[in-house]
Amino acid sequence: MSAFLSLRDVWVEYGDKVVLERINLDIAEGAFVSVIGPSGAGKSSLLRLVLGQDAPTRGSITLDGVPLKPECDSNRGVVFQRYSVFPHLTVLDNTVFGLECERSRFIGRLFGASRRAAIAEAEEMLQAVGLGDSLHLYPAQMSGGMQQRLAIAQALIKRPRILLLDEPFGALDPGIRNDMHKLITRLWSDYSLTVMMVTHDIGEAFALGNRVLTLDKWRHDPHAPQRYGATVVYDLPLTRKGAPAADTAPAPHEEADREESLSITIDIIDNN
Ligand SMILES: Nc1ncnc2c1ncn2[C@@H]1O[C@H](COP(=O)(O)OP(=O)(O)OP(=O)(O)O)[C@@H](O)[C@H]1O
Repeated sequence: MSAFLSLRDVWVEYGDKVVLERINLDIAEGAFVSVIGPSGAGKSSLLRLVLGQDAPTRGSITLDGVPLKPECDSNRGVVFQRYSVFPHLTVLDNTVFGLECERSRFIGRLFGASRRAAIAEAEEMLQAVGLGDSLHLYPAQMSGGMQQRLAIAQALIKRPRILLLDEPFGALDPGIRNDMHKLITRLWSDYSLTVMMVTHDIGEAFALGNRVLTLDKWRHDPHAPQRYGATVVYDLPLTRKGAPAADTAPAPHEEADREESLSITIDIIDNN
């Protein structure tokens, strides 16, 4: 069976600077993949490739066996660390707007029965993210956690198959982060999503993901630091009670036992 999302010998280069090299990944549908690694390793660059915001310099990316177009589409939704909501629109209008743009590409507005259907869908989604009582608030009237719930609703309203999260909870207080972890875990299951999440928080990576990828450089040239890029140095499938193991591509260090891999991963993060 071919992988849902597949990256083959993918490289990202800016001029003579190699950011990512030799990325080979097969991601199963329904996986929750956490991506960790030192600052500047190229985690967001990897996410941008899957989003279609950037194209690889070399290599290929396929979704369901079909080459991924280097443009954003409704297969992929994204939530960034900074709130990406429109300040002049209410919670409900922020969410309906995504559907209007998708369903009425030229004027960006829906009318009559189509608009009523879009509003009903948005209300259901806002209920699902815990904003059912806040439909008429503006973003400035909401906490950071509420704004991030809204950003998640905006991403999910278009029913993406892949949800991309770039440090989505990095700006939130620990208590709120906990609530958001529960929310995203529930949505992952309820909406049968495939999730890729970049995080600096190793605890979050292991708590939420059923597969954890570490990006880092294998090789360094002290005289030309730009010469080598980062790649997947560890690829750890995780199992949880009641959850199936993630379906992973062969890890570069399959022979290393899981505990050793884990402690090395933690060292990489600690050293940066
Ligand atoms: N448009 C660009 N032009 C040149 N270099 C770029 C560009 N975009 C990213 N880079 C470089 O690519 C490298 C990887 O950046 P990226 O943001 O993907 O890393 P990251 O692992 O997500 O970092 P952080 O954890 O700090 O957010 C960085 O050195 C960055 O300066």
